[in-house]
Amino acid sequence: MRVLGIEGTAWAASAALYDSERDDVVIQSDPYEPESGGIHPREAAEHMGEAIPRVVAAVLDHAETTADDDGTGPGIDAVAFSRGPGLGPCLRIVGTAARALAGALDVPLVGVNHMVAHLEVGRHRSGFDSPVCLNASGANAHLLGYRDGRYRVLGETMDTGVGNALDKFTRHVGWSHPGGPKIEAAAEDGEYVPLPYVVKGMDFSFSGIMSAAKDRYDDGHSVEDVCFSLQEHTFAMLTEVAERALSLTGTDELVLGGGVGQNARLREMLAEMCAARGAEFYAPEPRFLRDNAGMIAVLGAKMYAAGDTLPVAESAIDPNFRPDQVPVTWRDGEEDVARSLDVGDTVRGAEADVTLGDDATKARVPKTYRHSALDERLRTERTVAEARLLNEARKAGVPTPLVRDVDVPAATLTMQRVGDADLATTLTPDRARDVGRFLARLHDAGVVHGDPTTRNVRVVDAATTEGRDHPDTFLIDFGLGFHTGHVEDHAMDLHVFAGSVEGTAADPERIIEAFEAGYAEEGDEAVLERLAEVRGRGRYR
Ligand SMILES: C[C@@H](O)[C@H](NC(=O)OP(=O)(O)OC[C@H]1O[C@@H](n2cnc3c(N)ncnc32)[C@H](O)[C@@H]1O)C(=O)O
Ligand SMILES: Nc1ncnc2c1ncn2[C@@H]1O[C@H](COP(=O)(O)OP(=O)(O)OP(=O)(O)O)[C@@H](O)[C@H]1O
Ligand SMILES: [Fe+2]
Repeated sequence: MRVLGIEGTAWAASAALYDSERDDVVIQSDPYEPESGGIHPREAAEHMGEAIPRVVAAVLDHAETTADDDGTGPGIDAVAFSRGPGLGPCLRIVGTAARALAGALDVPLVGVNHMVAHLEVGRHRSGFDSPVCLNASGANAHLLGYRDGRYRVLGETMDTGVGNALDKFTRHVGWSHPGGPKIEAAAEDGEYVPLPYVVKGMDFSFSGIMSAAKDRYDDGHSVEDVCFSLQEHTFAMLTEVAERALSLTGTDELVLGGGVGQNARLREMLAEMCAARGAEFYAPEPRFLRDNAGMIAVLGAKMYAAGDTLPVAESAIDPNFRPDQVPVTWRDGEEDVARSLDVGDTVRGAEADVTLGDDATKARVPKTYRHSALDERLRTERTVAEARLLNEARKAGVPTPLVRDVDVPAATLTMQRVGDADLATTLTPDRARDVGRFLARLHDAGVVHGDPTTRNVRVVDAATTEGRDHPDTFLIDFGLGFHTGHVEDHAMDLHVFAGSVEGTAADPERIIEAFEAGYAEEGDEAVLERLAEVRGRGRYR
């Protein structure tokens, strides 16, 4: 099968031919390079208007010279194009070109989600079955995992994409677009300066760190130092959430997608994290990481083979096309991301090793992928916060393990062992309701948990609870918790829990409904309203 792909969501006017029999991908790209500032949508669209016909013509030429010699033309079975997400004016040009070409060749049209293509090209080239995917691109940053016919967004940026965040800093210092590669080069000569670090469950935010970076530069820190530190912080955040996603889903395969994936330091951190937890890591070669039509053609071929084509009348573009809107027709009937939860006396979380005896001893082991100063800061801060907030939560009426001992220099906490299993393995609406009620109490006391996933709730086996009035649901792992009265922060806690349910549970709607009902019993209605808003925001942009 041979599929011609067209890409042009923002800066890369690109066409490609994917030949599935030979597993060969030929890509022709023509980048838009703004003379000053960032990407201007109108200029970018003008570029697409000129460059798309050129790259398509070049790929058609190639197709003709490599077609079977039976005189039937270029031997193309389908035309695939990026439907979104991306800049509307650019997408419209790509859509028009794709429709015209499919008509001229008299072949079906395939509408591809650009972010799913960033994922699928990695899955295709790695041969992995069901990896978690980290998309680190310009306008996006998120983690995807397959469950029940969709790619679920396990975590994502709460503001800008990672590349756009980096590009904003380089604009501030007067460098031309794109800034990512320049940051990578300058970082070679830089040293560590502390910056904010914001991870909430598997979501994360770049806005605070970017304004701090600009301030450091304006205050006289060398640009090399700020570039170095920007990489160390933003990439450690991405690596940490990727590790959380592997831990939550029980997956041992990670693939990388997106233009920022070309950065060697990011790849190094991800590879080191995966090696330390016995997971496999795959990053496609750079031509498949940055925006390119090769990935569109590769996914287009899978979709075409599954009969997933578009009538022209339904082929409108979608600038806000989210990856979880796509029915994954080409993996029909496949298993969800593998889940092999730990059993035994030592449990490996995403952050810590927990030894279970009469007590539970939680050691935040150093993470060698991150800069040692950052690593020490995070392990210390989180150990101290966890010990303090476990006690505060208990006082607020939330069942938590009793803290027996804290060793801050060793980042180790000894606490009561609670529950028989993680909620993730025994998720019921009743238990989700308990979690809702407990989070409401916690918030009422001015504390957020910070990472209330189904792996951070312990439950007592139903058989042992009958006739007892002890609590049978406990919250653990308060390391990302903090004090706050902000409705937005409280809503984020609920969002993290709902996200962890959606990423892993078979019947998420029923569970989330019970969870929200539990919260409504004891909590502030305004927080639930904000949750609906946060979820409606979808991608935060
Ligand atoms: C929707 C679509 O248009 C968008 N595409 C996109 O953002 O282009 P992409 O090629 O995936 O990524 C471009 C970004 O990747 C960054 N980048 C490129 N090389 C880099 C490097 N060596 N280090 C860090 N960032 C790099 C650039 O600075 C730029 O922000 C997306 O995927 O979000
Ligand atoms: N007090 C406890 N009693 C019983 N089991 C516990 C206790 N604390 C932790 N565990 C077990 O250890 C696992 C990891 O603990 P915890 O979540 O605190 O570590 P973590 O590394 O921060 O994990 P993650 O970041 O993946 O949520 C828990 O999911 C749970 O199974
Ligand atoms: Fe992209």
